[in-house]
Amino acid sequence: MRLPGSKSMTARALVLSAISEGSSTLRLPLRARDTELMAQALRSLGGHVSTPDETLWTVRSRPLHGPAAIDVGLAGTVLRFLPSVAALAEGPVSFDGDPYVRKRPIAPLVNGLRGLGVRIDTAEGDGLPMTVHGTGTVPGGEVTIDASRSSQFVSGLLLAATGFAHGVVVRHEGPPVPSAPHLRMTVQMLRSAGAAVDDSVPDVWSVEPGRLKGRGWNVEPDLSGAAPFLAAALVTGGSVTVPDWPAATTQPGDRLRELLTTMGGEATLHADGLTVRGTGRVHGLSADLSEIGELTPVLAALAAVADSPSRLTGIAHIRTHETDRITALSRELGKLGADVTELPDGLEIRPRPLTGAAFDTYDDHRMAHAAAVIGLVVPGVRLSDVACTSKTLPQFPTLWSDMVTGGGD
Ligand SMILES: O=C(O)C1=C[C@@H](OP(=O)(O)O)[C@@H](O)[C@H](O)C1
Ligand SMILES: C=C(OP(=O)(O)O)C(=O)O
Repeated sequence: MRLPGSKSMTARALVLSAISEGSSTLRLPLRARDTELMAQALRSLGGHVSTPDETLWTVRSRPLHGPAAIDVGLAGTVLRFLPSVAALAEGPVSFDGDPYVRKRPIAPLVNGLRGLGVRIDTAEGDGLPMTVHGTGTVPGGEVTIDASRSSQFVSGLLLAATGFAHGVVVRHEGPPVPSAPHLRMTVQMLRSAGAAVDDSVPDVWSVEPGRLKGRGWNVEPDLSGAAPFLAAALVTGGSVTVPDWPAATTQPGDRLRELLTTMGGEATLHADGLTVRGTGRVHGLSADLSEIGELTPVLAALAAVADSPSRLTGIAHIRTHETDRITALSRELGKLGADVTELPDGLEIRPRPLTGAAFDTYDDHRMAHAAAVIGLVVPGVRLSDVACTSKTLPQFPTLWSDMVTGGGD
């Protein structure tokens, strides 16, 4: 299964390119709803983002300015990465999106930006819709936030911080910040663009003011998007290869190699990519998923068809992803017959014989992935909607049926 580029890397490369001097290119980017919204938002701020080519996008340096109205859709990356870019633009920039995105938290980011000298008007409770009143300059400096509900608050303060007069020092105070690999990705990509970043002290990140230079970004395949395909090998006892799996990466999906092995598969990283083979057995999993929350739906699907119970913890924050994923998984796996207990920060899943039923996806691409995995071994699983997969992988329905029928490349 050849997969398109990483959502998280494409989003960061677009933002960094838009605030860099000169030209940048993105090789093998992800074309999906979230990244199209990011590109469109940067264009509405006056950025030059050219995306007609499927394999090479170009971004040219342009002064960013308002007024602009940004549609964030349901994308956490657009919602949390662009307010600080808007603060560097001159003029008012309004943000809104899908009805559900108004429920996704942004208060720590908004208050962090206010502490750095940015004027922001928000709806009651510091949510969307909001307007960032950019003046073209952001004083920057030190700020303390609670990023326990999303790592994207920290990434959103760091990505544009080379443009702040004093750069930024972000301190986190509160329960642990989730999604550590995504924070390493932010730091690594900022450094690749030429930023001086210090992340040597736990829960403190600093970015020096400076200029970024345009560059060529090679976007890796989306390893989180690979999860349902690799999980398919486990449940069917078959074998799936994802080409161009990176030898070293900041993507959280790389943890699938170890997790799918624990769950009974065999994972081999070789010159042609990653091959996962099913052995005919799927075992339960007890794991803290706080660093890799976005993999939960597919791992929970595997857990529901495993031969032993699972306990997935450390993921209270995924209650504010595309939907409350803990409640949604508990409810939908329960409808198929699994014995699921919802924990404040996770799920206990005790497998039982499953039977087909309607499975609500709650507009969540990864809920659709979870249902598709179970549908390979439980007849009659009916997804309420598969179009929601366009958020990160519009080709999902085609790739999935190609895989099932043995078509594709
Ligand atoms: O920075 C990123 O690209 C992401 C960070 C994570 O967010 P949270 O820390 O909110 O889970 C992850 O779940 C999301 O899919 C993408
Ligand atoms: C949590 C996710 O997305 P977002 O970037 O919208 O937070 C996800 O893709 O699983």
